[in-house]
This record gives sequence, structure tokens and C-alpha cells, in this order.
Amino acid sequence: MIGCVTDFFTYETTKSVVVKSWKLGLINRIVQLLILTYFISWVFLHEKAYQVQDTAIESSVITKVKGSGLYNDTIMDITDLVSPAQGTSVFAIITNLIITENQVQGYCPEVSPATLNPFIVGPSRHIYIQMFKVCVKSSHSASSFCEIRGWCPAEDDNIPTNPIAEVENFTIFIKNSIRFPLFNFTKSNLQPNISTDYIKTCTFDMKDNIYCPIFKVGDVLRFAQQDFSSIAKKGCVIGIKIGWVCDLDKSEELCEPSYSFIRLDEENSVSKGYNFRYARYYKVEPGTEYRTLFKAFAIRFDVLVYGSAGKFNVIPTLINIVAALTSVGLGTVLCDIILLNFLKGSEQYKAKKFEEVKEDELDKQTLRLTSTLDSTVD
Ligand SMILES: Nc1ncnc2c1ncn2[C@@H]1O[C@H](COP(=O)(O)OP(=O)(O)OP(=O)(O)O)[C@@H](O)[C@H]1O
Repeated sequence: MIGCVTDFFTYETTKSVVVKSWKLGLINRIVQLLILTYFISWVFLHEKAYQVQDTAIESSVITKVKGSGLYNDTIMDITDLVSPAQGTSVFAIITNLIITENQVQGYCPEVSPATLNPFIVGPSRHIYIQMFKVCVKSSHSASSFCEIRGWCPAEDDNIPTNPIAEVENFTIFIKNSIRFPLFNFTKSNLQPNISTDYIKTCTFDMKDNIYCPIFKVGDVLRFAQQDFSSIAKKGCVIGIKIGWVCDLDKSEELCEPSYSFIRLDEENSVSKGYNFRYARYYKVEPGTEYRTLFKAFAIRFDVLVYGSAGKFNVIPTLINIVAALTSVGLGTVLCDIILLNFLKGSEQYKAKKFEEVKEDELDKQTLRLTSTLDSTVD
């Protein structure tokens, strides 16, 4: 107990011990050099730790698709094949359709008559009734067949279809404006000197036309490592990523977008690709309402904008310089470990480094020193 109290009332002060060892000196300098190199090359030059970063990018995306294709002898253009029409950052280009024409309100089998066993259809043989549905459970299998009340005839998902091959040549125009609010910096992906002739004729590629804002669907799929013929039947989701990584200490002209492309939906055996339904309604005499139902398989494009901008600032610069200088001291820690544990004569080094001095010893030494000094003066 008394020992603990004594230990508590002690004071440690740093004592410098100069070790004349070229091995230890070399290790110390190498460690210091490595730490300094890391801070200068990685932290300052690569990570630009002297800059303040703005990652809260604000962005607007406008898109426009052009092209036309043939589906079942009908010429379809972008008004038929692009949804939504407003040119948003997420849009779909239809590549395949299941069209169910002349639907009218009535009773009919839930699936197409061709795939239905007629023996079990009909309200008179029902086993259970759901809302707007009368179903008969087959005694031979777990499946059941239903007659619906709704829009008839029902859609048949099994009819053979031919995807619209021309979609591969459709072009997508992307207009992207961004702003870094911290620096009040704005920029557009359309180059300031871009001409109408160039925009009408160019298509984006990774080499010569990296700033052309017109993208061919086939190229986008290729960049995303997809093949049009394998995705056209069921659709897919493609991400067009626009990256703005800007060093605003350099010229603003060097702040340019970089494009990358990726397939975003995962291939799945239960839900393949991307599809949606819509209908067009019309009336015929004497006022009966009909509709044409479309099940559309499409390539959905998601334009995703990300980025960050950096500019020199005194505060991060000072913080990182202090961190670098403090870290240089780590060399001493490593050398101390070697000195006190692995070098020959480490016990002597320990004794020199950690010296224990008692208060009364200190007083006696001071008295001795004073008397020596006095006698020398006399
Ligand atoms: N998907 C696209 N493919 C090729 N060029 C396009 C596409 N979308 C737009 N453009 C061209 O880019 C330029 C700018 O398009 P913007 O929509 O701003 O103008 P516009 O005159 O309304 O275009 P347009 O009437 O041709 O649709 C126009 O020259 C336009 O023809």
C-alpha cells in the first residue's frame, strides 16, 4: 500500500542518451527517411492533403434519345420506345415487346388458352374464389388454373418475339451540369467551344472523342461488357457514370468529366432483366372501352454523377505538416526497442537510460557539489 503511494508520488523526466552506434544511427535515419517519403509522396502529393475537399457535388442531367426501329412490320421511333419522354437521368429504351391487342372487360382464362387445360376451366368447377378470380386446383399437380374477371384476352408471355435490333444504333445525348458549392465552381460536360456540326456527327469513344456527349447504345453496352443480342430479349440496367474529380489549384479547363459504364442489375434465374407494362386506351362504337397492353422489355440507363474538388487551404496543410513532423519521432521508438532489447550490452543501456534518483540522495549530491565549489573558490 505504502509502495503504491510512493510510486504514485514520483516524477519522470526525459533524459537524452547519445548512443555512438553507427548501426542504430543508420536505422534511425532510414526510418525517418521512410516516414518523410511517405508523407511527401503519398499524403501530400498523391492524396493532396494540403487541399480542402468538396464532395457535395450538385448536378443536373438531361438526356435525349434518337433513333427508330422495326417491330412486327411497324416502324417505331423514340416516342414509342423511350420512357419517360421527359429526358430524365433514368430512362429506358424498349428492346422487345409483348403486345396484347383489343383487350376489353370480361371473363377469360388467366393465362392464354393455348397453355391452359380446358378441362379445369370454368366457374362451375371452382374450388376456391379470389377477388376477380375463380380458380380450379388440379388433382394431378400442385398447380391451379384460374378464370379472371378483367381485361380480356389475358396476356400471353410465351408468344415468340423478335427484339428491335435497331436499338443498338440509337444515340443518347447527355447534358450534365455540375456545381461544387464550397468553391462556387460550375461546369458542363459540353465543351465551351463545341460546335453544332461536331455534336451532330460525333459519337463518344474512349480514345478520340472522350468529350463527345452523344453515346451509341451498342457502344455503351460494349463498354459495360454486355452484348446487345443477349440482353435485348429480357432487358437490363446499365449505369453511365460521370466522374468529376477536379484539382482547382490547376486551370479550371482541366476539370473535365470522365465516363465509365457498368451493368447494374444482377443476373438472376427468377427475375431476368428489366421490364414494365403500360397500356393505350381507345373506344369504339357504341362506347365500349378497349386497350392495347404492352409488356416492354427495356435497357434502363441510370446516369450517375459523382465527384470531388480540392483547393489549397492553410488549415489542412498545417495539420498534416505537424502530423508528419510528429511521426518522424517514431524512428526513436523503434531504435529504443532495438537498443534496449536486441543490442549487445542492452542492460547497460537500460541503466543509463532509466536512472532512479531519490529526493534525499539529490539533496546530498547538491550539498557535496556546493562544498566542492566553495573549497575551489577558497
Ligand atoms: N440523341 C441524340 N443523338 C444525336 N444528336 C442529338 C441527340 N440529341 C440531341 N442531339 C443534337 O444535339 C444538339 C442539341 O440538342 P438539343 O436537344 O439541345 O437541341 P434541339 O434543337 O432541341 O434538338 P432536336 O430538335 O434535334 O431534338 C442538337 O443539334 C441535336 O440535334
